[in-house]
Amino acid sequence: MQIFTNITKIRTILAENTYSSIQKLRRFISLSQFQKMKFLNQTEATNIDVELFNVYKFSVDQLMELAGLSCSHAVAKCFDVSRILICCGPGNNGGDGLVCARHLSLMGYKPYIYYPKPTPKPLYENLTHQCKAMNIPFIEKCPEQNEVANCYELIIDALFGFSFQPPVREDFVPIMKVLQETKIPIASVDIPSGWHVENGKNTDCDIEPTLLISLTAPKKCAEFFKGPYHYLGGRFVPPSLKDKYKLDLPEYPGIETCVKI
Ligand SMILES: NC(=O)C1=CN([C@@H]2O[C@H](COP(=O)(O)OP(=O)(O)OC[C@H]3O[C@@H](n4cnc5c(N)ncnc54)[C@H](O)[C@@H]3O)[C@@H](O)[C@H]2O)[C@H](O)CC1
Ligand SMILES: [K+]
Repeated sequence: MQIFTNITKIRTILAENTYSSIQKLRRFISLSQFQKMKFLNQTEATNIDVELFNVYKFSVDQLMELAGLSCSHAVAKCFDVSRILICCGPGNNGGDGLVCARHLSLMGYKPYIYYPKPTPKPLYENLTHQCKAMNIPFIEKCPEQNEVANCYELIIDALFGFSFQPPVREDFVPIMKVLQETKIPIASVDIPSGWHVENGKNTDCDIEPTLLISLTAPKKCAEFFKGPYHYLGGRFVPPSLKDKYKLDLPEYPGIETCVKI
């Protein structure tokens, strides 16, 4: 039945035969895919994460490398920019940001990292060391709004992912304010930082990313994402895990590390 409804809708759009009808059609097709895709709540996202580590025996480093690499590829597909400010938080979302910075640098971009609360654990220390050894600059102070506007063309938001619990704590309020008020585009890793993982925007934190890269599978908050580019990354989900959680994910084309949703 759904398929007939969809065909009728597509016919109606095609009958308009204008440039905007083509845009409408593209949006409709991507929305149809959207409707059957599963959006994870916070518990499901955590359970999948735990299963990847405990049952499938992946290490964090492995998954983070693939997650960060896919983010760098999605950014390269969506933006024609050079100077990129990468804001990294204290958890694994921040780790994805550090990996992403390294790959962007290898791809010829100019990443700058703001990492206000470096986590004293070997995983993060090594990622930081790798970035420093590649001469990627670390910004010490939270940048002012005019500095952001003058110095960068894109912000990568790798502050918080699916373990975020609102409200934003004191230490991160200044950088969250920069993200909220900036006029330059934002690419968010996994979750737009500050958003509730399931309910989306909250009144304190209403950043509006241009690109969202959902990792493993989109979380519930992605249903509220209104930006033009939504990608799926983290091409590491074993088919049996995909089946267990009924993840109706789009197919990654060929050898791509990310796919547009
Ligand atoms: N399986 C996967 O898909 C993988 C995802 N990855 C990425 O990991 C994050 C989730 O990482 P996690 O370490 O669990 O948590 P977060 O990075 O989201 O944040 C935890 C960090 O933030 C602090 N924090 C929490 N709430 C607040 C707050 N209100 N204010 C300030 N600070 C806060 C908390 O104390 C922790 O320090 C996922 O989203 C993906 O991006 C992996 O890279 C690979 C596998
Ligand atoms: K984020």
